[in-house]
Amino acid sequence: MSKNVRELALDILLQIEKNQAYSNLLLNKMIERHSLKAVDIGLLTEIVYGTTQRKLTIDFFLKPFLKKAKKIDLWVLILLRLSLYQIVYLDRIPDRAAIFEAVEIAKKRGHRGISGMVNGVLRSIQREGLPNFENIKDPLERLAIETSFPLWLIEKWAAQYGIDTTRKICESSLVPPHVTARVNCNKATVPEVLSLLEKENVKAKTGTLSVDSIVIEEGNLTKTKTFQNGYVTIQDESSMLVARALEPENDEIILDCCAAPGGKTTHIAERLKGQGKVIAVDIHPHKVKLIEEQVERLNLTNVETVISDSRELHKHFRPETFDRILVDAPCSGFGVIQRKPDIKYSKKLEDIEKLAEIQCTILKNVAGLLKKGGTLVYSTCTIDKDENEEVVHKFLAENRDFSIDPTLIEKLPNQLKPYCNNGYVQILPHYFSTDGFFIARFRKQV
Ligand SMILES: C[S@@+](CC[C@H](N)C(=O)[O-])C[C@H]1O[C@@H](n2cnc3c(N)ncnc32)[C@H](O)[C@@H]1O
Repeated sequence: MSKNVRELALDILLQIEKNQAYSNLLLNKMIERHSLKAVDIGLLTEIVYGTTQRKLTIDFFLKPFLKKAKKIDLWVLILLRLSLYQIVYLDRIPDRAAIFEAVEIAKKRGHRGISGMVNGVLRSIQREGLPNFENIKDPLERLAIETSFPLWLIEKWAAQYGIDTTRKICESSLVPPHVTARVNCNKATVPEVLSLLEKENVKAKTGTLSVDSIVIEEGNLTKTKTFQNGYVTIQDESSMLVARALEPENDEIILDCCAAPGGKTTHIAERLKGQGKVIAVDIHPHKVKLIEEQVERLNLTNVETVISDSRELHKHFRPETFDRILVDAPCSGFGVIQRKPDIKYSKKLEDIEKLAEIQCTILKNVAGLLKKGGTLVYSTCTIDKDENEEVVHKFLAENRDFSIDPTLIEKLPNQLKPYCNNGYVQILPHYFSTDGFFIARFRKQV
């Protein structure tokens, strides 16, 4: 029996809740399997992302109306969440349509009692209105509920950035993200790519932060010949700044330690204009394949892939082999919550501690592979200081032959100057509506 958009949304949200996969991967799989129409893809994406983004807020709204209900099944709770999401946040869907669909799904999946309960809860909310955030007295707790972030994370960021900035970080993650892409400037200019895309019915404009970036306004980029023929690569604007910070030149040999799926590897290789070599390492074989696919699509000849734990690379390469090294480390990903909302619920404090340890070990173990006078760049797509500034301080304290490189500021766009702190920069997602990113540049003593 074929399923409608809301039933598919329920299936996906159920799998996310059971920690079976990330929302973006599940969504893509489901869209392909059910060959949905564009309008249904839009609605499915909106319901899955929106319900996930607002989960804790919606649970706060539901709580008083579920007091009388006995223990409810997880699928029923999720059905209520996604229906309430439509009622509260999607203006174009009439409340009665959202309630009708919810009741129909409840009938189909459960029994009369359940559909009656779903109907009763949603209609009571409609009648009585939503609970008020003002009733939550503690400001951090209120912020956590209003923006749907776990309290421990709000408390951690409030201690690191203050409550006002924390609010901006959290609120910016609730806005739907846009797709951005990097133009392969060896093949065409940004205006040329914009006009190629226009001919393929994709509307795009130039980006605001990175000179070689475009922002997609309408259409599916990956289906175009322009994409398939290697003129563009999907990448966030802040992520594009990392290759600039590394500044690869001429025939240099570059090590990219945590390279999959290859966004920065391919950017570095493009900037080398076919010269030199990028050794792209990743620990997961299936992810190394993703780098190879991108290298092939972009027709790059100066990339070599290696499957390895980067903490072990000092056993495989001679000391002082590389001119430049990039450590784009595994991290909590709190800078990309806008794209991967489930991260904010699945990552725990212990994960941050473990990740910081891995980040420090990778940096320490690859440091010896850099030539004297060489450049090391450390980057993450997170905003937590324990994985960023703290890792930088620890690395510098333990590696006296390295210093932070204040020239980083010259490599980056002018808009970033206020945020550059003597060799490193923390981009928060609300500054430029990009992913949150951290970039530090080090120089090894001659
Ligand atoms: C932030 S992602 C890298 C993104 C990539 N640089 C890009 O621009 O497309 C981190 C990567 O590190 C890899 N990784 C995790 N632990 C690793 C380790 N110990 N050694 C090498 N790679 C590792 C993960 O598989 C993941 O692909």
